[in-house]
Amino acid sequence: MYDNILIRYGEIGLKGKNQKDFLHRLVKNIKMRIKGIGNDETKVVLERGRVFVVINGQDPEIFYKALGTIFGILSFSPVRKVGLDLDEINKAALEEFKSLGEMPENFKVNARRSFKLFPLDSIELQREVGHYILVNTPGLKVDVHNPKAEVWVEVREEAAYVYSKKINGIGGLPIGTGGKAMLLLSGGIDSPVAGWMTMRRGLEIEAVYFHSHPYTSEKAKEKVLDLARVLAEYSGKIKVHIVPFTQIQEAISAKCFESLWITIMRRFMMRISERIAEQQGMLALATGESLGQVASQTVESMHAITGVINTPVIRPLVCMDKREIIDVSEKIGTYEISIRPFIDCCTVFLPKAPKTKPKREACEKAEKYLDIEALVQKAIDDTEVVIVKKG
Ligand SMILES: Nc1ncnc2c1ncn2[C@@H]1O[C@H](COP(=O)(O)OP(=O)(O)OP(=O)(O)O)[C@@H](O)[C@H]1O
Repeated sequence: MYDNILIRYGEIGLKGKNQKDFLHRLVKNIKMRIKGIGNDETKVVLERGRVFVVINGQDPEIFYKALGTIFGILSFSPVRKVGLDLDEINKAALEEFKSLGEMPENFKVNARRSFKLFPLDSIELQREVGHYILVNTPGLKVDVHNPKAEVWVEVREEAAYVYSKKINGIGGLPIGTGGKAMLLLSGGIDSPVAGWMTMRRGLEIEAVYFHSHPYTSEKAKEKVLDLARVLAEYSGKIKVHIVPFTQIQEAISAKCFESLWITIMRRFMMRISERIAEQQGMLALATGESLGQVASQTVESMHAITGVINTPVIRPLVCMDKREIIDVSEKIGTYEISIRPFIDCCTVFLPKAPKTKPKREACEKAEKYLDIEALVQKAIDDTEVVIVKKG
């Protein structure tokens, strides 16, 4: 029977003076994410160096999925909490060992003592607890180098904790500790990964999607909302701004050089995203751009595209290989949705020979034939907002 789930938070431990803020945010996020999972007595408690979810004997596994999707958690373990008494520790360790199921041929005990007034040091504690398990389990051996099973004992000021399982979390920093960014979310493989990586560094995100109805179907929009739903598994919810983009694309294709269509389109995406981000109090944009991947992802193109905004653009994938990006998308659960066939707004107005090294000045010249302000404002006025929540 487990009393608590012990949570290790890794990188937050390296923070200096503002560590407290990071921890309080982590606790807040855990509380929010496990709400409704356990019974009314479930609590989240912050102790020195650790966070505990007090579960009082509930099945710990019901919390695993939520804890495995919270940024800031390095790993977690279901633990038995006992008093600072060797007898109690021994009994809990034996019980924990027996709960492993089929008896392993050998094992090892690891002990850690952060409460220095406990009479045994960690080596002595390992020996004592190991001995107790051995004499109560006929046929069992110790192997400290290559153990088939391990039991951990952690002696802290308030209690001792005994466990045998360590489940990996997703690391990173708690969402909300790094401010907010507006993610440009398309239906492809890259931008959902960029959103996940941005959240992993502690940023809260909203998403903006440029929809080219009737050239792109309702299915394309649904696909983007499904991707946002997967991202919401990590954040609780995501606000998606769906911007009608058709009028802008038609104006560009009617009035600008074909080779600049993509760059000018992207400049509009940046202008509109920045404007919506400002309205939402956000100080950054995030995209799934990766250098060299397609014609519009060269440094010249990035230079021309970001020339119309003053907001920093976070590009978490900028130097990643496609294979690495796909690996992350498989891991986080967006890949299967991203590969669903659909028509992207950029493929509808795809020039035969897009410029790979567009110049800012050429774009500015071409855009003189467009009423930029009216087009941007109309698209923002007609934007639809959808809030997607975790399933
Ligand atoms: N329709 C759209 N709505 C919102 N953002 C978009 C849209 N199309 C492109 N973007 C943004 O521009 C970035 C670059 O898009 P591009 O189509 O050049 O690259 P990509 O490698 O196909 O990206 P992705 O796989 O994310 O679609 C995307 O990662 C995304 O952030």
